[in-house]
Amino acid sequence: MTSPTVLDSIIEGVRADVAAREALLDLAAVKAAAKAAEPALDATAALRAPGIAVIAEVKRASPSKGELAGIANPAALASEYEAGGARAISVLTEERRFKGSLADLDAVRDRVRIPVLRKDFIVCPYQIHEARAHGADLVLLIVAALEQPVLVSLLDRVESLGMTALVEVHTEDEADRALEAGATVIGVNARNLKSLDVDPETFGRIAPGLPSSVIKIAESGVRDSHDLLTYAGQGADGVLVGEGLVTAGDPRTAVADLATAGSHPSCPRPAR
Ligand SMILES: O=P(O)(O)OC[C@@H](O)[C@@H](O)c1c[nH]c2ccccc12
Repeated sequence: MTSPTVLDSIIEGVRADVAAREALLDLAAVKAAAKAAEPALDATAALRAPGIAVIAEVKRASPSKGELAGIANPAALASEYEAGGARAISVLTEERRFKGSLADLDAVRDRVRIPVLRKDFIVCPYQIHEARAHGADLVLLIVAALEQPVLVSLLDRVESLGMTALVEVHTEDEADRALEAGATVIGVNARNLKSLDVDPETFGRIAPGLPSSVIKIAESGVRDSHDLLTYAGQGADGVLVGEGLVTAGDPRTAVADLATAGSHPSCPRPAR
């Protein structure tokens, strides 16, 4: 047996937390809550709008960096992101390593009008109904965390609830699996979740092999408009930014700087 990776240990905690929540509110109840929620927003349309989409993340901590920002008021932060021109807000809901929660998702959902992504380690249908019940429009599915048949069925579940799946890959093999599963929005994560190493070349290696119809998001390690323009040149439709924004003194301006660079006439745009 190989030794457990960071990803394995995160998922072990996530499974325990899901079981605890499910003991309080069963699958039937969470499905009913999802049905009663306002319909999901069309995240695909938001991501396809002209210019490079900035997905701004509410992120307090990470396994690689530890504490990043206190974020006492996630709704206020999300509102700053929205005012700065973010196309969507990503909310970490994993509790143990990222210090997020479903309460953060609720708070953000109540405040902003743009699509909201539930960023977590999704391993079962319960979490998808839960995401919808808490107002998510997008759900992250991490290929490295899922066997192929599970990925396929979770992706179907996300779409059947009217949401969009952001399917995260880190290698060409994972990208093939994402496409085979029917992903229409693919995030290429520069950070390997098994080792936590960041390789900024990852997007440039994988994105050119993806069909032009797929929406391509570059994830992790984006610090400034220079990084955004590099990814745009490699075919990105959008970037997902956490640390660079939560540690910025003025998050609204930090998002605006990225969004402005991404909509400038000189910014490379994806061929479709
Ligand atoms: O803080 P950064 O380097 O800007 O990264 C944001 C985002 O890409 C990162 O939080 C992330 C990407 N995929 C994930 C999966 C789970 C948890 C977190 C992530």
